[in-house]
Amino acid sequence: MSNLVLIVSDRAEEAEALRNVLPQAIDGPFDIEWVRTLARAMQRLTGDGIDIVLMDFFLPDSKGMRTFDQLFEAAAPVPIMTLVTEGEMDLAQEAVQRGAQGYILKGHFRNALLPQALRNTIHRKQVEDALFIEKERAAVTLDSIVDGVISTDSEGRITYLNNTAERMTGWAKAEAIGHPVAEVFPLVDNINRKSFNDPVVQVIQEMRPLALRADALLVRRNGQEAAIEDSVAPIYDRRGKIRGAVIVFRDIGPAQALMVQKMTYQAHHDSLTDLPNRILLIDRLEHAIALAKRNGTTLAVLFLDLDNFKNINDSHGHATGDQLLASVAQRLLNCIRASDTVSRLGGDEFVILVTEERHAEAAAHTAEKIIASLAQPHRIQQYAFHITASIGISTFPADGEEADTLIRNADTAMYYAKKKGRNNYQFFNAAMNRRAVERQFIEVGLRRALEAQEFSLYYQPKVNLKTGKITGVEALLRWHHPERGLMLPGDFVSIAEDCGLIVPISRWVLREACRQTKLWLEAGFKPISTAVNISALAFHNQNFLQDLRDILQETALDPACLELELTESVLMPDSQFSNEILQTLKSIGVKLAIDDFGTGYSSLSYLQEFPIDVLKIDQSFVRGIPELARNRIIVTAVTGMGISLKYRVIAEGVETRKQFSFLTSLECDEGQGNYFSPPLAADRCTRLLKTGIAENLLH
Ligand SMILES: Nc1nc2c(ncn2[C@@H]2O[C@@H]3COP(=O)(O)O[C@H]4[C@@H](O)[C@H](n5cnc6c(=O)[nH]c(N)nc65)O[C@@H]4COP(=O)(O)O[C@H]3[C@H]2O)c(=O)[nH]1
Repeated sequence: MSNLVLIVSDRAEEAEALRNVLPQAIDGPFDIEWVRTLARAMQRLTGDGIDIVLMDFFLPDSKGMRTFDQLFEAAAPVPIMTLVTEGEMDLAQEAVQRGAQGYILKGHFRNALLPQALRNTIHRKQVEDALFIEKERAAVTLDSIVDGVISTDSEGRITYLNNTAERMTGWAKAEAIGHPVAEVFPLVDNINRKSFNDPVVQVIQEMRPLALRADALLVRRNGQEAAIEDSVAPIYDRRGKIRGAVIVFRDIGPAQALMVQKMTYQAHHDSLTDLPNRILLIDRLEHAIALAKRNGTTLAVLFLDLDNFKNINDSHGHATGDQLLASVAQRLLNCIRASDTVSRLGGDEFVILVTEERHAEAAAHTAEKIIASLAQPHRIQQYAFHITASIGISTFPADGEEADTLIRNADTAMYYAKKKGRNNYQFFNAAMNRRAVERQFIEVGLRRALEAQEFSLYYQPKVNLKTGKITGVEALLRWHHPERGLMLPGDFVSIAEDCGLIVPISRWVLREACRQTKLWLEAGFKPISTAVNISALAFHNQNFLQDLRDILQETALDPACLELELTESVLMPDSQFSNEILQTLKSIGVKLAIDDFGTGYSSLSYLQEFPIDVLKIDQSFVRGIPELARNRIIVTAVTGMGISLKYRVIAEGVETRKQFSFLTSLECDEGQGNYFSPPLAADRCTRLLKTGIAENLLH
C-alpha cells in the first residue's frame, strides 16, 4: 500500500530530490504532493489522506518554529518530520521536543534508509494512536463500572485505581500509585478483625486467580469499614512472566454484609448454646498459642464432658437435655474471665481455653470452680437436675504446641478423669497432676490453718557487727502442719499468694509480730525492732494501710519498732503507686527495708526515689565470701554504696566466722544468719535476747 507524503517547501530542488527518491522505494512506493507555502499546506491538511508531512522551516509566508507550530496544530494526528540543514539543527531539536517525529538532513535524501525511516514513523504514529484510543477506551470503561479495580506491579505496588476504587479506598490515584497494596487496600476478617494475608502477594506467588472470602472488610483510609466481595488475578506479559495483579471488588452493601456476617457467625457458633464452635475455638487457640510463644507464657485447654448426660436425654427427652446444656454453658461462662473462651464441640462436650496464667497448673483452679458451679442444681421446668462433669487438662507448651494436639491430649486426660470415678479433673501430664494434687492439698490445709492456729512466728536476731548487740529480729512464718510437721514458707507462701490467702495470713503475721514485740519492749528489751516480710499481694491490697494502722493501735506498738521488709519485685511493677504507699508508711513512722537486694531490678534510681532505711544484702551474695571473687566484689560494692547513701546495711545468711570478719572489715552495719542464731520460737528468742549472742562468736 502506498503512503501519501506532503512536502511543504519553497525549494523546488528539494521537492524534486524527494520526488526522485520516494516513489521508487523498494519496499513500496510513496505518493508525493508538494506545496510551497504554509497557507497551502494548512489548506491541504484540512482534507484526508496525508500520511506524513515533510516540512521546511522557511517558507514564503512563515519562518522558523512558527511554521512547525502552525503545521503541527493543523496536521495532528499526522506525523511531521522537518527538513533541515546542519545549521538548523537547533530548530530541528526543538521541534522534536514539541512533537515532531524527527528530522531529515537536506542533501541526504538519496540515503536508502529514508523511505524506511518514513514508513517506520508513519507506522509508529499509527500504533501510538491506536494504543491511545485503546487506553482511553479501557480507562473510560473502567471508570464507568460500579466495581472497584486496582492493579499492581509484580512487587504488589499500586499502578492503577479506577474511580470506584478511589472512592471506596479513599485514596486518590495520584497519591496511591507506588504504595504497597496492603496500605491502600487493607483487608480484615469480619469476625476476628485479624488482617488478611496480602491476596496480591499470594496470587503472584501462586500464579493463579483467587476469589477472596466473603467475610472480608475493607478498611478505608478514614478508618471506616466496608464489607466487600473481591477477586484477584495475575497479569502476565507476552512471555508468560507475571507483571502484576488486578483486584476487582465491590461493596456488598449493608443488607448483604449483614447476611454474610450472620452466616459467618453461624459458621463459627453453636446454635444451641451460642458458644464458639470447634472452628472458632481452633482459631482462638492458634492465636493464643502464637501469643504465648511470643510472650513466653502458658495456656491450658480444659476438655469437659458431662457425666451420664445420656441418661437425662433418654429419660427426659432432648428438649430438656438441650435446656440443660444451655444452663451448663451459662455456668461455664460465669467461671471464666473475659479473655478466656468456652466452646461447645457438640453433644455434651465443651472445651475451655484458659490463657494468661502465671503457671499452667493454675488451670486447676478454673477446673475446681467449674466442678463446684456445675454441682449446684440446674432448675429446668419443675425439675432440679444434679449434674457432674469430668475434665481433662492439657497445657501449652508442656503437652503440645499445636491446637489439635492440645485438644486431643485434653480429651485423653478427660478419659483419665472418667476412669478415676468422674466428677474430677486430671492433667494430661502426670507430673503436673502430682503438682496440682500437692497444691490442692496445701491450699485446703492453708484454708484451715489460720483458724486451727497452726501458724507461729520464729524470730531470727540481727546483730550489730561492731558491738555484737542484738538490734532487732526478723519474724519468719512457720506452719505446724498436722500431718507434715513443721513447714517453711518456701513450701506454702507462693500457693497462699496464688489463692489470695496470703492477705489474711499477712495480717495475722503483722498482728502477732507487733504483739510479741510489744511484750519484749515491756519486758525491758530496748531498743528492739521486729522486721516483717510483706508479699506483693499483701502490699497491694487496698486495706493494707488501714489494717496496719489498726494493728499498731490495737497492740499499742511504737511504729518505730516495726520494720517492713519488701523485695524489689514488690515495689517495681508500679513504682509511683509503691512510692505513694511507702511515703504513707514513712509518715506512720515504720521503718522500711529492701529485702534480697541485688536479686531483682537493683535499680539505683528507685533507691533514691523511695524512702528506704535499710538495705538487706541477699544471702546468695554472702555465701562464699570472701573466697568467691564475684560475691566478694558485689558485697563490697553494695555495702559501700549503702553506707554512702546512709542506709543501714544488713547482710543476710551469715554462716561462718570468715563471712562475719569480712563483713566487719567492710564496716557493714549488721548481720543476720545461723552463725549468730537460727530462727527461734518466741520463748527461745526471749532467752537469747536476755543472754545476747555468745561472746566467743564475736571475737
Ligand atoms: N541458708 C541459710 N538460710 C538462713 C540463714 N539465716 C537465715 N536463713 C533463712 O533465710 C531466710 C531469710 O528470710 P527472707 O530472705 O526474708 O526470706 C523469707 C521470706 O521471703 C519468706 N517469708 C518468711 N516469713 C514470711 C512471712 O511472714 N510473710 C511473707 N510474705 N513471707 C515470708 O520466706 C522466705 C524464707 O523464709 P525462711 O525459710 O524462714 O528462711 C529465712 C531464714 O530461715 C543462714 O545462715 N543460712
